[in-house]
Amino acid sequence: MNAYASAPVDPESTANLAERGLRLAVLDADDEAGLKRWLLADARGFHEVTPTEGTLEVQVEDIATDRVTGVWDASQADPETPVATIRSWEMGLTVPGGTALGTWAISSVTVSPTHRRQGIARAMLTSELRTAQRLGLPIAMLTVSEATIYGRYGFGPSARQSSYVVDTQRARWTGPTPAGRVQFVSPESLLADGPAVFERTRDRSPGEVDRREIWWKRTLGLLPNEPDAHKRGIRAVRYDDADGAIAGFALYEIALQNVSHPGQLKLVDLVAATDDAYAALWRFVIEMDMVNEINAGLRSVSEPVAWQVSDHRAVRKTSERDHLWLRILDVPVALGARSYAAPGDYLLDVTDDLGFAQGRFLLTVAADGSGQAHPLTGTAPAGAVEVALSAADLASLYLGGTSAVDLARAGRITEKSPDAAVRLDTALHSAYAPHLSTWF
Ligand SMILES: CC(=O)SCCNC(=O)CCNC(=O)[C@H](O)C(C)(C)COP(=O)(O)OP(=O)(O)OC[C@H]1O[C@@H](n2cnc3c(N)ncnc32)[C@H](O)[C@@H]1OP(=O)(O)O
Repeated sequence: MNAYASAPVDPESTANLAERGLRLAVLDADDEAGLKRWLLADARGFHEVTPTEGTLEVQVEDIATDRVTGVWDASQADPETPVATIRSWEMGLTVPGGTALGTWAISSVTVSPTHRRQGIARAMLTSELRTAQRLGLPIAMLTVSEATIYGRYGFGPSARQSSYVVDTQRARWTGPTPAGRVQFVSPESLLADGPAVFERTRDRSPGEVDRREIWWKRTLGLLPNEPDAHKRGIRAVRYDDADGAIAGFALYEIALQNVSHPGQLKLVDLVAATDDAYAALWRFVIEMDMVNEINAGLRSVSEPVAWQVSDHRAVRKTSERDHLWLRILDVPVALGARSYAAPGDYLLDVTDDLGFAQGRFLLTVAADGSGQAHPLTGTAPAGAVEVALSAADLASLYLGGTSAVDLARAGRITEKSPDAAVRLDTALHSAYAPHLSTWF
């Protein structure tokens, strides 16, 4: 049994669900039949097509190292299939300053349509938060289907995602001319080379999380029983810098209209460890013949490419929305893990309906940008910046991409010292916009 799965099942939610004849349990990694039924329930919960046996086998292998939890109703015609699913594991989250902080990732939250709105999701989510706390993890995180579900559990939107359309007819390249070269490579080669390049981008990407092996295989079209790279028309290129070292890669698919040009290029992924690689790869796709439009999703809210073309309007942000939601469970550890942009004392009076982050915390930021936080029982030091806020809003501010001034103006943060929100923004600001390039 893996380390997460062997952590005890939360007694509070177990008792709560048992009162209604429901059983909360964690599946054993060796229970292949149980995991397959769990996966079928998960797919049904998300209204996905029923996975084939081959797909189930791949998925069982993927989730076997996770904590796979379900809720069973023995009174059902099919008592072996769970009526609710949830899955969790520890994953590195990059925080401002570049540390990859061990964080509790939660996914696959489904409740069968036959059992919805009876508090099952609440029981599962609160059990996950307590489990994460017991495992000593300071933050829980998820990517969400709807923005209405998780605020009540103290999660706040912390990194946003944007989609862009680039009009390549107007976007003449005016950015730097990189000294290295772009070349085609096989998707298989990126399975070997891509992860190390991605890791090199992490210190400039607060909000990024580890990419799982199955993510690479699926994105590269290398999973059995799913459309492969050739059927999907995936093209993979990599950028080698002037010294011949790989510094970035891009994946794209081109759809020609009426089997003729102009076509659309869907940018599936573009990962650049250096500004040089970023320029080279964007230039490569922008200058593609027979393409008049690039569609790029899951990108940062702030993309330098808009400053690398002759017509600023040729790079159009078509959407921006919440993507990564965080839930702070241990305020001192979470605040101590990231770096800050302004020294000083910051008193955060946090309210938390579920109790995890409740309290008054003093964050002291040193001249080098490192921070230390601890619960404060006495009075705040003279000159401290003081605010009162909810645990969810603290989570939204945590990665430095949400404006404390906006939250204060929205009536969500109470300023208890002069210009508190402006001063808090200055300290929390991240020079690199928080960004998560994947779903999990
Ligand atoms: C990280 C992820 O996996 S994101 C994916 C979330 N899952 C999905 O979208 C799949 C389809 N939906 C579902 O399976 C279910 O409807 C769930 C999981 C979203 C909710 O499950 P339920 O057991 O019905 O939720 P539960 O009864 O515990 O409700 C808890 C609260 O959330 C609210 N709520 C539940 N679903 C929604 C929703 N879709 N939108 C808004 N509020 C919701 C309830 O009204 C309730 O509010 P309250 O605390 O103020 O009373």
